[in-house]
Amino acid sequence: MQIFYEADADLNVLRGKKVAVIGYGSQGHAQAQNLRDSGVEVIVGQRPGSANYDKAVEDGFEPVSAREAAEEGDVIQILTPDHAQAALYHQDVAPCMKAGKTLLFSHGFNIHYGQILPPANVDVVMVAPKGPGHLVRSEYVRGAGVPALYAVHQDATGHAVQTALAYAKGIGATRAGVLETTFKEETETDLFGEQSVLCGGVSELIKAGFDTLVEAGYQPEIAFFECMHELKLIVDLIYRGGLAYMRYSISDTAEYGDLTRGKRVITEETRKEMKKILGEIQSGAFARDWILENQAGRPMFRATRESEKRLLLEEVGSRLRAMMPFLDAVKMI
Ligand SMILES: NC(=O)C1=CN([C@@H]2O[C@H](COP(=O)(O)OP(=O)(O)OC[C@H]3O[C@@H](n4cnc5c(N)ncnc54)[C@H](OP(=O)(O)O)[C@@H]3O)[C@@H](O)[C@H]2O)C=CC1
Ligand SMILES: CC[C@](O)(C(C)=O)C(=O)O
Repeated sequence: MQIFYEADADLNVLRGKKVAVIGYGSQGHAQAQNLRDSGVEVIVGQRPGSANYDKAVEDGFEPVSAREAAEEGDVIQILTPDHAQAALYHQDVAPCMKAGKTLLFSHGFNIHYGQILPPANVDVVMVAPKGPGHLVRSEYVRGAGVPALYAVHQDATGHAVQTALAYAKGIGATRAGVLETTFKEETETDLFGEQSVLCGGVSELIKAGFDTLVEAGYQPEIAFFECMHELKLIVDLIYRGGLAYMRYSISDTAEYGDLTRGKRVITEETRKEMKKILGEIQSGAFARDWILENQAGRPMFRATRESEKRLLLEEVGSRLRAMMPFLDAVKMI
């Protein structure tokens, strides 16, 4: 597997071209600013009347409509949420798709599941940072980067790979390393990771641990520190040196508990369920579920999102975090 770094990508590929970044949310604000700081000409497409519009203005952009950005952009990066991309593409981007332009994504969902079908005379590529947008920006600012994957779905110009790598360099990803993938592989693995491990799996693991301790009569604050707060510190060790470094740093007692009890938490049943979840992603069943949920106005998504905000775990967590002023305060706009 080849890993592409700074020397493998040439920002000159984007010289004289305009990159339209449509959507100024988590990835949009990060990618647009990193590209601009890398010397790339950027135009931001962001609808007015929202905090993201105000932020784009605060950051020194003059946001225009998605249609205007798509008209002006030689490279058009769609960074609105996945469920909203197809409608936005059909209404504002498709009419501006001229031969030789590049259509870019940071996740393959809409191409892989056939919600967007670009014309054959444009390049269709993906540069997908393997990290949240706010880190894509903060890592870039501190001189580092978040690794990324790139993929080519269509190469009409013969230069699609060079464009993708130049874009990856512009957002700082080649500082950390860029790997080649396909739209299919990125989409399926990304959905699987966020559902089974990174977001779904971890959230449920934290809640199950917290509830077990609280239901047994322990103080919620102690349960919070044990099952949520310390998780970050443990993951930091894993991030830096793998499971081995985490096990090197923890006590032998903790390591023995890890090696002998962990498999009772993540059982064969859990592994079977993970395979089922992967199957639903591969068959398109999850994509259909998510698309229909959006078409219905997101009833389940909204209700569950609200009930999760009211969890005791979250209430205790926000109180305890407020007592640690050295933690960076987060602003959720
Ligand atoms: N979040 C992440 O860290 C990662 C995201 N990705 C991918 O990046 C892409 C963008 O995701 P993310 O940054 O999370 O998105 P966000 O939800 O953070 O971005 C929302 C942006 O899109 C705009 N928007 C929302 N709905 C519409 C609409 N119907 N029409 C026009 N504009 C709209 C919002 O404007 P307004 O403020 O007006 O609502 C806002 O600017 C997705 O493909 C995602 O899978 C990939 C890797 C990581
Ligand atoms: C883990 C969630 C993610 O896949 C990501 C930050 O990479 C996302 O789509 O937000």
